[in-house]
Amino acid sequence: MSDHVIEVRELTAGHGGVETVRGVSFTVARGTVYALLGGYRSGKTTLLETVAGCRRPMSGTVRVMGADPYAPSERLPVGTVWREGGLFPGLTVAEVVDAWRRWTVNPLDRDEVLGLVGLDRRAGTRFERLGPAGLRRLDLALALVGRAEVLLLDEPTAGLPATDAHAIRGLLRDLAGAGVTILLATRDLDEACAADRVGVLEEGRLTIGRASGSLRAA
Ligand SMILES: Nc1ncnc2c1ncn2[C@@H]1O[C@H](COP(=O)(O)OP(=O)(O)OP(=O)(O)O)[C@@H](O)[C@H]1O
Repeated sequence: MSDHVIEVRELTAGHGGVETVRGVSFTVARGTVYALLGGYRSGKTTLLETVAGCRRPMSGTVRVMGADPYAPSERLPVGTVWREGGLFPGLTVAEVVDAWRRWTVNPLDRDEVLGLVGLDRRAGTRFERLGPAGLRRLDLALALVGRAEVLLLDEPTAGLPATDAHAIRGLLRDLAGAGVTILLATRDLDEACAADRVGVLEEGRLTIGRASGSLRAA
């Protein structure tokens, strides 16, 4: 397998035959954070959904760990966090993680996953009592339960106060340092600048950060 955990080549994707991502190419190396920076309706979510295997490419190819995510020959160790999560009401943080673990093949230990996201001391807290940053950490915990080696994150710090956003970005850096490959979509320049590489999406086209000459964070 190449060191590029995610490889997107000349990808065109969309909805009901309408192209909203057009001829996009980029790669993401193991243990790095790649930010797709784009404005409102630039195609970020469509692109993430296609990399996640939720959407079939209209043309071009997507490979995640060498496999086609739309028709993988085996389950890929990929965790995703979309903007709207969904959890069972009334459960503690530990119970939410345990519920997820029951539906996951070979899950991480509860304590291990809570430690990874910095929620180890909130295990007994009802998840509704977590603040926005705590909920984001819980989303990430659930994405990691299945031993994810790749994380796909749609606007991971959207709506968070600056200090919480900073903490979540630090957590993403730690996860990348531990070898997790992260592709995130964002409208936030600061978030993009915290990534190792940035691709700028405009009207579905990657205008900066093509596979051969991506930006590096300052
Ligand atoms: N389910 C859908 N059906 C039809 N068109 C869609 C659907 N989802 C998105 N689109 C269209 O695809 C285009 C790109 O939307 P997308 O959600 O991928 O962009 P985005 O950059 O994530 O936007 P935002 O930041 O506003 O969420 C938009 O024109 C949008 O209207």
